[in-house]
Amino acid sequence: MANIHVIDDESSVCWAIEKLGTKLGHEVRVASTAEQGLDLLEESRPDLMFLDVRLPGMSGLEALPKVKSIVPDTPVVLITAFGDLEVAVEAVRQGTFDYLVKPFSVEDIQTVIDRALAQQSEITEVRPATVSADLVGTSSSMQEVFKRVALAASSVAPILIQGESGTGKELVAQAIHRYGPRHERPFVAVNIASLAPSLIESELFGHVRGAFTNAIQDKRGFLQLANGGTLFLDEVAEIPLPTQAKLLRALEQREVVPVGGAVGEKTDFRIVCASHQDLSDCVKQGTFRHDLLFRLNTFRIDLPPLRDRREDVPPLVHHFLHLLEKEYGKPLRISAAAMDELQGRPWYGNVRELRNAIEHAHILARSGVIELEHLPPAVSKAWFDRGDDEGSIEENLAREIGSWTRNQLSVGDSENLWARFQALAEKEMLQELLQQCDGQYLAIARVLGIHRTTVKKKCEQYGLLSPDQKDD
Ligand SMILES: Nc1ncnc2c1ncn2[C@@H]1O[C@H](COP(=O)(O)OP(=O)(O)OP(=O)(O)O)[C@@H](O)[C@H]1O
Repeated sequence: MANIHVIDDESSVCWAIEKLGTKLGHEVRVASTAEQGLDLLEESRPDLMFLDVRLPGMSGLEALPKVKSIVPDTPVVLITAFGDLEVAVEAVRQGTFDYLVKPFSVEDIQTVIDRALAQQSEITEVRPATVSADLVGTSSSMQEVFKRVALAASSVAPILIQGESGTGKELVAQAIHRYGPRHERPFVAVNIASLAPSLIESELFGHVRGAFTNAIQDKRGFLQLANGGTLFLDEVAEIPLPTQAKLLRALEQREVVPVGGAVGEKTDFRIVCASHQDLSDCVKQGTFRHDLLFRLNTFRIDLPPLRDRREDVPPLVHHFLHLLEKEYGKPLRISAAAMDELQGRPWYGNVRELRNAIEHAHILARSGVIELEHLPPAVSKAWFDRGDDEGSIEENLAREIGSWTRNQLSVGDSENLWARFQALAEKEMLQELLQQCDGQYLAIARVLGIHRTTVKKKCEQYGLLSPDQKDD
């Protein structure tokens, strides 16, 4: 259950958010002025705040810095009317989480609540030790992984899990914790890549009041929260070098010194780290400390990519079908052709991509049987290789064309493939140009470098003639 504050002078807005928030199991408090909203912060610290920009008295934007100084970690969603948008964009730049433009729907409110609370839990999740760790796999390489998980669980040594994204590194970390002696203590999972680089040190080690602007009170870090239990650091290669030195010291001395503090606190946690990068390469490139790698790599578990253990695909598919059956209470099957297709795919996104594919197919398979045509197109390698780089518009377009082609072939629809592709692309382009060129065939012909008559013919062919066509 989360604590939500709504500051808006429009009672219908407060009512809508309060009603939905309460229905979702959250506690919602409302205030009609910024002044009252600030008073409310003295009474309770919200996990999420909705703040109207236009308020009688102090405006939402004036209140924002005050709110941030009291509850720096609370996501704030600004509520704006049309025309306030630029103000809102500026405010979002200043660190608000999101904004809602009036009028908005109940779905809009729910999406924002879900996103804001999910992001918070992603960063600060302290999960119960009873977390599920259903690792599925019958291949010999996964049997080897299970053996190593069992060995790791029985010790307290640091464990390093390496494998491509989506191979199940976090699931392995959960299993090590669940089967280990500390299973009744916290399992604290932190994805370093999801933290703002400037905050990594204080998130890990905590900070004392006054350590930096906005540090208005002492805050415990993940290393302290994991005391007695397991600390799982995912994407450990993302830790900046100075913080790596501090982490090494904490591991060696079993003592955590918060940012801005002088006195260390004794902590005792088991550390499990994961990375999709080869940490030895990171050491060679100078981005990871060799002494820290040496410390973390006491025992290593390598997770093989799914394409190297295709025999695991059917048991994984049945596992995910079973989970969906349990969730929806309806039997779910898969045709042999669809299973063959799944087993043949390269799965560059590994088990995560397979799971998504099954969930996608489940939505389409109304009869309860997943067939070939219900499967989404396979995701190309280039998509995973691009990392955080969004790629140029041309690269993205090329990837989409590749995906579309593969999809057509996988559902056995290769007839007139070229003509169908051409029609798709031409129609889309002409539609856009008709708008940009104000419906003038001649102007479109100049842009495209083709004859005006061809443009006209094509527009007719695709039914793109508009009644107010000026040209003809
Ligand atoms: N062997 C497995 N059995 C059952 N489910 C699995 C298995 N491996 C992965 N999964 C599922 O695949 C998804 C991705 O797994 P997980 O988050 O553990 O991968 P990861 O390697 O940590 O990925 P990333 O590096 O991107 O964080 C999850 O939904 C997980 O439950």
